[in-house]
Amino acid sequence: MLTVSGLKRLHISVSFDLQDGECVALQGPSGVGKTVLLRAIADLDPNEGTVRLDGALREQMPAPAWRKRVTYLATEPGWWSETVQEHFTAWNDALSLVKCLGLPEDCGPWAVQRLSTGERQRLGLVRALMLRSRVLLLDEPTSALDTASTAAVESLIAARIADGTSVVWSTHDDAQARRVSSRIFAMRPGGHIEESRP
Ligand SMILES: Nc1ncnc2c1ncn2[C@@H]1O[C@H](COP(=O)(O)OP(=O)(O)OP(=O)(O)O)[C@@H](O)[C@H]1O
Repeated sequence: MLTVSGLKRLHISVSFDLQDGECVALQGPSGVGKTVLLRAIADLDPNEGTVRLDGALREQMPAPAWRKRVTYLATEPGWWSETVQEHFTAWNDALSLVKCLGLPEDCGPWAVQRLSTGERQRLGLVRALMLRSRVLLLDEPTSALDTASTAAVESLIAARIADGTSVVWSTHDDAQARRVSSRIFAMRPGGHIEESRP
């Protein structure tokens, strides 16, 4: 279980628990602070408060180890090498996910530069899924995708949730929030969240 207690970053002040195998949708107007919150949970920016995974404080482990367990996926994931496959430690192991998301199997040697926005978004998700994280913090993971690709992403994440992965899924799509989550966190301009059922 992920326990977030008194997490503060900029104007954000949030507490919640996330059970294993639970998906919460994070909603709220543009600029309200959804990305700020997700990045703070992953400890990517300075923040205050207590965050635990199964009771273990995140301070008890090195930041990279925490981020491997509690993984933030940006809307537009970053790339640092020339080709797609250079971003994977085991590209061949990623191929089933690549196919699942409707990407061509031979895209490994492709230059990242030639990828479309939606291809980059799906490959960024494959990278995150390869980590087998306990918690996925997904920041509008289907914002650049068509209906079929969105459905593929939702079904892949649903399988991970069924396997016990916990997810916070930021989305502007109300219908998607209702489809994927068992609770909805609406972020308010004051930086707190109000919980409801989909
Ligand atoms: N390092 C920072 N210093 C000061 N303000 C920041 C910083 N990072 C983000 N902000 C501000 O915090 C606010 C919330 O930004 P955030 O990216 O979390 O919004 P969001 O809810 O994810 O929006 P969107 O739906 O458009 O992605 C914005 O006004 C942004 O400018």
